[in-house]
This record gives sequence, structure tokens and C-alpha cells, in this order.
Amino acid sequence: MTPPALRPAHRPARTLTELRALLADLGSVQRAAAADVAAPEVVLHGVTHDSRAVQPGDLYAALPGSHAHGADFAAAAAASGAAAVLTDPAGAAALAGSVDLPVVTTADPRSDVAQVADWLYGQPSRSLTLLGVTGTNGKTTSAFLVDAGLRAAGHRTGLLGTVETRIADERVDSVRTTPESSDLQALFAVMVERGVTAATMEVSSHALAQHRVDGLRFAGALFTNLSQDHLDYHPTMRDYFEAKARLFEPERTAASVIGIEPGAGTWGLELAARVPGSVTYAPDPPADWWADDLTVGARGSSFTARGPRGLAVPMEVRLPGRFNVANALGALALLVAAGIEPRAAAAGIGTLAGVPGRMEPIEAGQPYLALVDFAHTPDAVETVLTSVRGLVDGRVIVVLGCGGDRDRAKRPLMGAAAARLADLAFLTNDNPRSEDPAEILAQMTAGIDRVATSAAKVTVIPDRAEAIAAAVAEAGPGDVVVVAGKGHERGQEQNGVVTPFDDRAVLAQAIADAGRPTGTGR
Ligand SMILES: CC(=O)N[C@H]1[C@@H](OP(=O)(O)OP(=O)(O)OC[C@H]2O[C@@H](n3ccc(=O)[nH]c3=O)[C@H](O)[C@@H]2O)O[C@H](CO)[C@@H](O)[C@@H]1O[C@H](C)C(=O)N[C@@H](C)C(=O)N[C@H](CCC(=O)O)C(=O)O
Ligand SMILES: Nc1ncnc2c1ncn2[C@@H]1O[C@H](COP(=O)(O)OP(=O)(O)OP(=O)(O)O)[C@@H](O)[C@H]1O
Ligand SMILES: N[C@H](CCC[C@H](N)C(=O)O)C(=O)O
Repeated sequence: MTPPALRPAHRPARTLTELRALLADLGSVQRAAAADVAAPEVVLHGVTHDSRAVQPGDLYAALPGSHAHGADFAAAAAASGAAAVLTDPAGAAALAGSVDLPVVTTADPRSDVAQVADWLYGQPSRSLTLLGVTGTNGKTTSAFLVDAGLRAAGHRTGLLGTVETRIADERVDSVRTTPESSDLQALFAVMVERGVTAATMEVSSHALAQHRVDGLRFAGALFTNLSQDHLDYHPTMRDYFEAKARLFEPERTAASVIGIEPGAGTWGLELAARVPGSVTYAPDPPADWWADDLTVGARGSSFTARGPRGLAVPMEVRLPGRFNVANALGALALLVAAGIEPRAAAAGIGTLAGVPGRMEPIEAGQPYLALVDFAHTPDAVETVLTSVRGLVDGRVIVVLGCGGDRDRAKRPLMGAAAARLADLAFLTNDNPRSEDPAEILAQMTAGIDRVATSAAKVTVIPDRAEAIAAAVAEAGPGDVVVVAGKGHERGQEQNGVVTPFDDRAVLAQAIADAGRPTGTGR
């Protein structure tokens, strides 16, 4: 069940006439003549893009979609108390005579609804220090680190992303990485009401392409990296990059921080060259921020962050893996660019003990390292397996699957990365969604067949719990077991049904069931 979107306690009240004037100023509609204005005046108290979330007095944005047109649900919206409809010409034509509500028509209501929500809720994001994080991998981790830095600097914070949504101390499950604009602006209004002073949000490429963050003003934005993902949605990597690059347009974002680690390709360098005054980071120089005296360990890393104008900040990150040094540097650079005192920012980053489902250690008395991680792209699988190789003396054992109804082209690459970089790879189901799980696994193994140097012994076990148990049965002292791809997720989705499944609980149980804490497993 989708949790209901949060709304501010103080309901806005703007008239339809004012809405038309706003849209006229945006160039979206003609300014209405006085005689055209509905009488009695319609008052709007909220806005939503989803008929199922309509509250009395809402403007219902009936948007054209890839499966349906929102106009198909306008009658349901009206029954729930919608006061008016915003739609496109196709929607208006479909609605003609069928719904007894005033209809405002614009050419691009998906873009306009973002501006309307920002206006209706009183531009709440402008009362916050708002920081955005985008990139293929590392958004959630970096956003958690940034949030820790903001709190250490005395802010009351909000956090929005894949794992959860936080309003000061309240936590709610997230539905999307980046909410739809109507939900997002309501959420910022709630944050302002509850005294939040700074917010960090993950910004997905889908959100940028779909105008979800239009109208927001970011004090700073971070680009972690770009590698293959979402080619089901973006036709090319260039299109995917250009969607991400929109976050760094000067009218949206005051300060830009960009990861340029060489292993992550040249997209970061291209973006940095495009954005005047941007600040770069990478674990090694040359970059504006880099890590000196670096010590990487199984529990985290310590280093001196070297920054612009001779800044040197000793710091620790309690998250394992070299890539988390990059994430910590990016977080520090963003916080400093947004005006946070560097030592306070670094101290805050050092307090973060972990991110749910990201390199999360499972401790059940076993003599080997067991980690649950969210690697679900080829680059993340490669990064994580390379990283853990440096953390243990023993074997690297991975359990991995690929999600259904997502980029198919990444499956052979993920399979190949697991086979190339692990000693033992157990390929299994992730969230098959509407696809045949056997077909997904066949696509993963097709990639392995193309890797002539495949080092790993690869076993296909479709049942995820069985695959995890098989990996645990193999593990011995000094090894590492990485269960990748589902991280914090608490369910497994197949054919529209979500069955409870938490890799962390299943892995802990498998270790307990193995019942031989001193066994060699080999
Ligand atoms: C691919 C994608 O992003 N699609 C988004 C898009 O859907 P769509 O254009 O296909 O819409 P549709 O299903 O045809 O429906 C048309 C309209 O009717 C509305 N509707 C539909 C049914 C109903 O009963 N009532 C109703 O009002 C819908 O809200 C929509 O506005 O617009 C909808 C809202 O208008 C979004 O909910 C929907 O997100 C879908 C559910 C989704 O799964 N998005 C994922 C891929 C996504 O956004 N992921 C990123 C993270 C990616 C990452 O980095 O990993 C995210 O930010 O979460
Ligand atoms: N800087 C990085 N470079 C490469 N891989 C990384 C980096 N940081 C994290 N990862 C890998 O990517 C996985 C996902 O990380 P995280 O959740 O922080 O990213 P994300 O961008 O929020 O992903 P999503 O939006 O899909 O949830 C991690 O579990 C890890 O395997
Ligand atoms: N935000 C990502 C998460 C993928 C996680 C993986 N477990 C899957 O289901 O593919 C997506 O929706 O593509």
C-alpha cells in the first residue's frame, strides 16, 4: 500500500483566478477575461497529480502518461472532492461535458504543476537550505552523509531519498527516490511548519526529466558519477547525462560539486567543464577536494581532506570501502560550498555509523564478513566487489540478481562483473516484477558466457533465500559474503504481489541456521 502523501496542517487557499494569473505569467494560458472567471470563485487548498490522493479542495493535475491519461481518472478525482482540473488539450477534449469541474488547459501541465505546487504552498523550499544529490550510484549514501554534516552544524534537517523520508526526527517510508512535484512541495511545506532549516534530497534523472524539481532553488548540488542504468527510460547515455546535468543549471543551483573519479568515466569532467565555478572531488588528485594520507579499512577509512585555498580537514568515514571515501569527500565539498564550517561538517560525517542496506554488516557470530549492499548497476557491482577484495584475505562470495521491468542491457554486464570479480557467484532472483525470472537469469548468464577470463564459479539458484543459504554454506574464516541488489528493501515483487523479504534478516537467519560459527565451510 502506498502511504498517503503528507500535507501541511495549514491548508493553502488560492483562487482559480489567481491560478490563471500565475499560469498567464508563466506563459502557459491566456489571462482570463473577468467574464470568464467562474462564479462563485473556486478556492484551491492543495494539488495532486494522482486521483487516488485527492483531498477536498484539491486541484487535480490530469497528466498525459505512458500507460494512461490522467483525464481518465478525473471523475474519481471529482468524487473525492477535487475543485478543478489542470490538464493538456487532449485531456480537456476527453473531459468535455463529462466532469462538472472547471478545467484549466495548458500545453505542458506536467511542467506547470511543479510551478503551481511551489506557488500554492508558498515556495516552502526557499525557507530551507536545500541541497540536492544526483548521480547513478552513491546518492543515498552521500545524502545521509550530508544530512549528518548539516545536523552537526546545528541545523534541524529534512532528508528525502530512496530509503526513507525524514522530517526532523520523524521517519516515513519513501515511495520514490524523488517524489512527484505536488507531493514534494507539500512535503517541504510540512518541513517548514515543523521548524526544519535545511533539507537534503536525492534527485533522480526521472525527476529531472519529468519536471518534479522545477521551481526549487538549491543552495548546492552534488553529482556523484554516471554509469549505465535506466536505459529502459533514457534512450542513450547522453540523454541520461543531459537529464542529470539540468540540476546544475545556474537558475536552479547556486553551488555545484562534481565527482570526477577516473574510474567513473568522463561524464563528471564534462559536467565540470560546463558549469562555471563548479568544485570537483575525487579520492586522488587532481581535483579541488581529494584524500591525503588515506587508510582504508573493513570498518571505514580515515584521511585528510585537502580542499581549495589550502584547506586541510582530518576526517573519518565509518562506512567501508574506498568508494565511500569519494562519497564522504563529495558530502564535505557540498557542505562547505553551502557555507557549513568544514570541521563541523567533517565531524558530522564521521558520526554516521551506517546507511541501511548499503555495505551493511550482518553480525551473527560468524568468522567471516557478511554484507548486504544495494549494488544494482554494473559499475556498483564492480566497485563493491573490487572494494571488498581489498578488505579480506579470503574469498569473495556474491549473491546477485537483476530487477524485472528495468534496463535489460545492464543484466549481462552485472552477471559478467560478478563472474569476473568474485570467487563464487550465486545468481538469483531480485524483483522479477512482471518478467519471467528465468529469462532475467538467462540474460545475466549470457554476459558471463562472454567473459573468457571468468574467475568465479557461478551457480544459478532462482530462489533468493536458497541462494543466500548456499553462499553462507560456502563461507569460511576470512571470506566475505556480499548479498547485493536489494539493500534496504523489505519485499520481493513478482506479478504485482510484494512478498516480505529482507536480505538482512534472511542472511542473518542463514548464518544462524548454518550453525557452525567456527566451521571452515570449504
Ligand atoms: C517511468 C516513470 O517515471 N513514470 C512516471 C510517470 O508515469 P506515466 O507517465 O507512465 O503515468 P501513467 O501511469 O500513464 O498515468 C498517467 C497519470 O495518471 C495518473 N493516475 C493513474 C492511475 C490512477 O488511478 N489515477 C491517476 O491519477 C498518474 O498519477 C499519472 O499522472 O508519471 C507518474 C506520475 O505522473 C509517475 O508515478 C510514474 O512513476 C512510475 C510509477 C515509476 O515507477 N517511476 C520510477 C521508474 C522512478 O521515477 N524512479 C526514480 C528512481 C530511479 C533511480 O534512480 O533508481 C524515482 O525518482 O523514484
Ligand atoms: N561512489 C560510488 N561509486 C560507485 N558505486 C557506489 C558509490 N557509492 C555507492 N555505490 C554502490 O551503489 C549502491 C547504491 O548506493 P546508494 O544507494 O548510495 O546509491 P543511489 O544512487 O542512491 O542508488 P538508487 O538511487 O538507485 O537508490 C551501493 O550499495 C554501492 O554498491
Ligand atoms: N531505484 C532502482 C532500484 C533498483 C533495485 C533493484 N532491487 C531492482 O528491483 O531492480 C530502480 O527502481 O531501478
